Amino acid sequence: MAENEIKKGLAGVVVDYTAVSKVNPDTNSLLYRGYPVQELAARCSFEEVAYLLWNGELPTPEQLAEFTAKERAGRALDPVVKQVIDALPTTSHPMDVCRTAASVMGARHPLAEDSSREANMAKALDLFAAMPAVVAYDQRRRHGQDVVEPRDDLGYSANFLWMAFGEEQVPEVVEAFNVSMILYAEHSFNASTFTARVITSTLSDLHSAVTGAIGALKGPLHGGANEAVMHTFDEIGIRQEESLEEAAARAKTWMENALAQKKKVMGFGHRVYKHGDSRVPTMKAALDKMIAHYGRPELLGLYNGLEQAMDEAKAIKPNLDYPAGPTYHLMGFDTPTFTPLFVASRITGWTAHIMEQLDANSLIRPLSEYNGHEERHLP
Ligand SMILES: CC(=O)SCCNC(=O)CCNC(=O)[C@H](O)C(C)(C)COP(=O)(O)OP(=O)(O)OC[C@H]1O[C@@H](n2cnc3c(N)ncnc32)[C@H](O)[C@@H]1OP(=O)(O)O
Ligand SMILES: O=C([O-])CC(=O)C(=O)O
Repeated sequence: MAENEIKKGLAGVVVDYTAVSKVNPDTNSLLYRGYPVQELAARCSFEEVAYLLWNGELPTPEQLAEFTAKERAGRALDPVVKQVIDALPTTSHPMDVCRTAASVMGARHPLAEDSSREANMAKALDLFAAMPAVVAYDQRRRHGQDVVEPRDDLGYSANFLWMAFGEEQVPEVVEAFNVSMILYAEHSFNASTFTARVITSTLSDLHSAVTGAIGALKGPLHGGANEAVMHTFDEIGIRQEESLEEAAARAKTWMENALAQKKKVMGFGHRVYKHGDSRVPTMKAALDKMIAHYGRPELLGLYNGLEQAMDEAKAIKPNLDYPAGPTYHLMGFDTPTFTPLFVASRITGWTAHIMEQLDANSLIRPLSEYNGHEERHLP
């Protein structure tokens, strides 16, 4: 019997203050620096949201111009980072590539050993600007394609898609991508952000914290779920000739079987939200637009069938990864690229938390209750 109460997974434990975002499961709301995420997704660019997360306020037009100029100047793939990526097998998981790239960028950063707020702000902006090129190039090289150089006449989202596909995308697609980046940007003390804060609390550097956070995000219980959602769709089978109703019926049967076998189905459930994820309606609206744009109602059938069967059996609701996965699929990203897209976005939230942690730091070091052998001695 434990002397101390054990809170497995730190569930329900409040660890520290944060002013970056507020997740409220009772009102099913999410605020970034006080602003509802839905409002930001409807009215702002991802660049404005990044600025808000780091600075606490939305930028003035002059501040935004200065910020976007810096972001655009930092978009090109560093030749050394490219060399390192090229040295990795094309079978490496793209999250491993992202993690390695973040680490290399840290070791090469001119301010590597400087952890002042100013230096960390510069490092955060550099990672934010450069990660899309890493994600886009890694997807391209897996398909035998070359780097597409960034364009400084395009905003963050349009340029990201340009570098990934080498073609300009129509405004509806850019808009849906921008929405996904904003929704993925920040979510209080989730596992990857907490990892970043733990690393920062030892007074380690920003890139080490981001590299660790990428590792935490990779797992299917966290960011890896957006990739896993697509594996589920693939396992059920995507049949473009099928009607919405036919696809929904097959998906329902698949889910009933999966739950009968006590499987965990990725893209459903959440540690904090128990009545639905605040971000899902906005992401689902973006998915609906992409389904209409690409003319793929059978994907909506699969989506609805799984959601309905899960709701009927267990009343467990989808999380953000559920609509995000098929949205990225429709845009043309390959499945292993989905979680790196989450990385590119969450760099903003992670680094905002790293700076907040440093502003009022205390080493994060919880206790454990020992349940191994009683004291014993060598013979
Ligand atoms: C952006 C994000 O990171 S969002 C999260 C992405 N992760 C996923 O989609 C992975 C799938 N979901 C899960 O594994 C969980 O819901 C988690 C890890 C996200 C949250 O888990 P917890 O709060 O620890 O809840 P826990 O895993 O204990 O689940 C509670 C009950 O619901 C069930 N449950 C929860 N999620 C699911 C699921 N996706 N599929 C099937 N059953 C589920 C559990 O089996 C458990 O049932 P039991 O009480 O009969 O054992
Ligand atoms: O908050 C969490 O535990 C996971 C999540 O939704 C996120 O990181 O966006």
